[in-house]
Amino acid sequence: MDPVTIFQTVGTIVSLGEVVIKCITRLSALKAQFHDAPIIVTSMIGQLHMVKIAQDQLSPLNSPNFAHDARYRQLASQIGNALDSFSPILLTLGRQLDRYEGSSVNRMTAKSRMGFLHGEREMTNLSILLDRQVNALNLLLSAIQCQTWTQQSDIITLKESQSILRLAQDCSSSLFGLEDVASFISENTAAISTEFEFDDVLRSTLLYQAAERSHLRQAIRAKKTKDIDNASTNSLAQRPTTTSGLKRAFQTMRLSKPIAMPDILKARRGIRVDIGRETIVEIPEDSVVTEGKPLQESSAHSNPSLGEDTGQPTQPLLSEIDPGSPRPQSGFGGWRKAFQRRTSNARDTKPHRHHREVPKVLLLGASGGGKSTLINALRLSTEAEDVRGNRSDLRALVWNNMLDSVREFLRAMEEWGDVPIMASARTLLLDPCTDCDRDPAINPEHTREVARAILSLRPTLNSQNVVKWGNVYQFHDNAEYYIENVDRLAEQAVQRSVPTDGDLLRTQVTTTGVHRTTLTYQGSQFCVYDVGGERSERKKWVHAYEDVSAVIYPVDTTGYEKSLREAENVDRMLEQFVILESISNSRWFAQSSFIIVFTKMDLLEGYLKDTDVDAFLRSAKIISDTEPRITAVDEYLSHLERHFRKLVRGANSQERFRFIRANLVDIDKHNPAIDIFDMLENPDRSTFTPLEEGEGFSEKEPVSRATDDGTSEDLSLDVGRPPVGNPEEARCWLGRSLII
Ligand SMILES: Nc1nc2c(ncn2[C@@H]2O[C@H](COP(=O)(O)OP(=O)(O)OP(=O)(O)O)[C@@H](O)[C@H]2O)c(=O)[nH]1
Ligand SMILES: [Mg+2]
Repeated sequence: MDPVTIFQTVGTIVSLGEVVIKCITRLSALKAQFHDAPIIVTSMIGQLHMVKIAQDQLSPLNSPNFAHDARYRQLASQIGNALDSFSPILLTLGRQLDRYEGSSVNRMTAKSRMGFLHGEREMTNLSILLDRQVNALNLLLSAIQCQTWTQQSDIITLKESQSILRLAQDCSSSLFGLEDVASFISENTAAISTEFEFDDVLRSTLLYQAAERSHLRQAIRAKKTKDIDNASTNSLAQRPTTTSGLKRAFQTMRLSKPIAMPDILKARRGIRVDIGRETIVEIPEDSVVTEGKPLQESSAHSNPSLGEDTGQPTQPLLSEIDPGSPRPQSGFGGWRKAFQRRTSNARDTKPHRHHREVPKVLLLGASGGGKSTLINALRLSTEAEDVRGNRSDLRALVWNNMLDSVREFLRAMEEWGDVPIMASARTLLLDPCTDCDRDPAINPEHTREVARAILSLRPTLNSQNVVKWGNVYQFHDNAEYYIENVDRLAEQAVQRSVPTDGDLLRTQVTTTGVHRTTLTYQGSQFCVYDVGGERSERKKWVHAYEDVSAVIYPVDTTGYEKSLREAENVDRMLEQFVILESISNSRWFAQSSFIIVFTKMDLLEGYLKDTDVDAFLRSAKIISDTEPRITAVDEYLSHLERHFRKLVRGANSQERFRFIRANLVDIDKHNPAIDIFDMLENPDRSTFTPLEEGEGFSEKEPVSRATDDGTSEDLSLDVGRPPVGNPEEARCWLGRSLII
């Protein structure tokens, strides 16, 4: 989660102070009124008191200055997501209490009031959800109160803390629409579907029901307009002469009649079919609503931050099912078939949207694959000087990335390598000065001292084969580069000068949410969406699935023998296989072309030497026992490509897949942008020649191609110019604040 969003999250939590106090007062009154009030009421009052204390302690942090604090930013990425559901849970509790006490039409029936108070499901569920959020809040507070960065990180990485965050995040899972298998890959959906009932609570709220009614009204209005248009254009041509024609005319007549709201609502509610976390409403046989306009499920199922306000694609719409086709069967299979029929019919008849509009390009993949780096490389390659942003604002980010990577090494060495670290260096590096981390130019002497400490440790760092601990520690891919350049980085930070393209492209910022960037290459525009690749982020992907022209799938070629950031026991490369298999065979992308980008080519050769790729390939059954030992880059990559191709099913699918090798961080030397834009511009060209080993590693040469009039056109991209621009642009530069 980016700093701005965590700032909003903390702001929301603090701003709910009154709601919390009101809830405490009302629950206490209930408890006093009914002596046999269940224990759950008492425990909820206790939880709310804890929330109040947390709010009081968080309120000083509700200041925009903190959004730029590096420690705060780290907390944001670790905890922010878990607190997403805090506000809807509290507001739901408040609304239910309103209804309990209400004197108007919204008042609960006597039976519901008894049910609400006496430990029925609703109270229990709210209490469970609140409990999870309170735990996450407490964790946030403990982390904020830590004296040092290391202590903060230790607290967060504890197993118990991780499970607290996971549970709190699961609360939000039910708020987000989940439809595609890719979103399910990694979630423990079984646990969610049995323990989690929040959708029902949400659906029973007034707000949701009002939104539902409003959608219905819109649907009916749109339906009427459509029927009137159809009637006027088709009245003569479609005059019924046969029995089936008469029947059709009769149906049209029924459909054009105004439909009474209660009936519609009844039909709308229909039968519920539970699919994991998603509840789909199946429309009954005799309902006439199926021909209506979209009845969006968005309020309950879609991510509020990605919802209708933004005009972005949301979940598939239930009611567009072809009226002529058999009705959906009960259960997911029936609905899915009907939906597939609808989409395939639509595809057959409609021209593909990307031929008419700006092509939509979606970056998908596991975390750390290089999605954001790729976008930034493309942006640097295409953007004009004046929109590049003032990158000097990002020098603290570069400095902190460098410090983080050294700290992770030191921690690993102390715990695993049994390597003594000089006490002075230890104090400087592992007990950091937060202010200096935030702005290294505040105290130039301290910054230079830190750089000297790192330099003094360099021989020790170099002598350790730390790569082999990559499945336990999350080493920065570019730590070596940073340590090699520590002197320059320190001076750069102290002088407040501009980081280079290479420094910026090597930074690591975990993406959360979905980010849209528009790129222009030689007059053609592309709308590129970047997503967070961590498991908890994948549920949001579905919001960007519609009308995708091309999927770019960066693959970290050094991903084997590395664990996922969010799951220590999962191999990153295996995860990359699973995700590609899922998305490449998804109906959403049946028409999209795929560009698989093998990233980190600059690191691969060294990585192959330090690790046993052959053992990995055999254990993953990518090569058989009888095949010769693999150690070379080319052999490894061709096996990798073959394996990725095997994961794609379906006739003619292979033609849609292109592979490219890229080093995304040295764009002055080997810029992948030309090839990628070329592939995007020519999605149907099946004869693309991917970069061969060595080809992408030559010095940058002017690239040209012959034009129709016999002259030659210079295609070399403009890279490496010094940046100018405003600070706002600078914050957006890494594409993390454009949450849609
Ligand atoms: N040396 C080198 N580093 C790379 C390359 N591609 C990506 N990286 C680094 O890999 C790290 C992770 O890259 P990101 O682009 O943040 O990965 P992501 O896929 O966006 O990850 P999430 O946002 O967590 O989904 C960054 O530190 C990048 O600098 C590459 O080709 N070479
Ligand atoms: Mg990213």
